[in-house]
Amino acid sequence: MQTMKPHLGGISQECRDAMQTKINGLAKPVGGLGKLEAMAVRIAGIEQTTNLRTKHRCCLVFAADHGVERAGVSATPRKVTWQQAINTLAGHTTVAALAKANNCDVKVIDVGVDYDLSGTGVIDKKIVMGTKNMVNEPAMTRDEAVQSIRAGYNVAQQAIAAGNDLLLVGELGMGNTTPASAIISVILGVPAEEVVGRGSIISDKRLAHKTAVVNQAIRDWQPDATDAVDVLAKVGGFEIGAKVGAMICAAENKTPLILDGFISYSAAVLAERLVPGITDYLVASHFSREIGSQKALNWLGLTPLLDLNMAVGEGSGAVISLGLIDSMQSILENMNTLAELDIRYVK
Ligand SMILES: O=C(O)c1ccc[n+]([C@@H]2O[C@H](COP(=O)([O-])O)[C@@H](O)[C@H]2O)c1
Ligand SMILES: Cc1cc2nc[nH]c2cc1C
Repeated sequence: MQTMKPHLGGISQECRDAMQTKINGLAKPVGGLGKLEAMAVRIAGIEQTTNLRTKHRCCLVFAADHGVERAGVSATPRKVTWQQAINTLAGHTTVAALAKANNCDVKVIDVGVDYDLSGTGVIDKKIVMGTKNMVNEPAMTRDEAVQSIRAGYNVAQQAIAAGNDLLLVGELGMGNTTPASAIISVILGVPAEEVVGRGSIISDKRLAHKTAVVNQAIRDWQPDATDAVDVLAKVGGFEIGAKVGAMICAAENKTPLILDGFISYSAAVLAERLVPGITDYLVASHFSREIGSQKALNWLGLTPLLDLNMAVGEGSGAVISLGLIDSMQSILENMNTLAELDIRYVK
């Protein structure tokens, strides 16, 4: 990453139009494939071709711990972050199981896990052993925030250099729906009450406490909504910063990046603030169950392919959407055209 303000070449409107024409010419009712058509058009615009490249794909699972988890905002113990990092590489987590079913490579990257993962196969980009507790102090320094973005950028660059056509982003980070909600609250300028949800399932009492924690951190550290790095540093997380970096690298390389759930939305919101227009290079896979999801997606202008009422994270929803991408690829490669069958519509 040369600069935090990369110049993106832009989406090809010509390829978008050509893809829509190609789809309209297939032997099926015009527009009949609905969101699948919109997805293929989107990827064509990003990749600048009507021969979509989708075969080689890699899910980057960024893992980090959160100081704010110590404030009692999550139902899940912190150790799950490192345990599931290892279990993902062993093939036994949600994302790992789904990746097997969907022919997707998975990498786990430690950008701030509170555990020594050396020798486990997890890629070591550790910044520190987790963020600070935003109840007491900003989550990280500005320098650490930049480091996390650079780490994600560098890992994405390697994945693209290795020949991947599509990048997917997931995360492991117990407590991370708290920083994700805080980021979305600050950048969108909406009250915390509208975007703080139940994460990995918490009681009404804990939800009220979590909302108060987000409100307090925003009040105390005054993140500057016009400065994505400031927001990331004060109320963010390392895996969220790493996702931002991966998004920048993917966009620079005209590689579609498939978002997962709520934590991905928060990273996309930061990326859009940092690099206006970058959302054009992102594909929304599924609609997360977190209550702030609709607001974040509206702000980004994204419509997810799927709504499965999921809230796992890890990249799980992104990987499931590969089945739809493969389905569309098969349609494009195998179907007859209206011209071949000499079919003419009479409206
Ligand atoms: O992807 C989502 O939309 C999503 C929604 C709720 C929870 N999660 C996952 O659950 C963990 C965070 O939940 P919590 O309650 O600890 O903030 C973290 O590891 C996420 O990957 C993920
Ligand atoms: C086991 C477990 C795995 C997870 N992965 C993402 N969040 C999680 C929460 C739990 C509890």
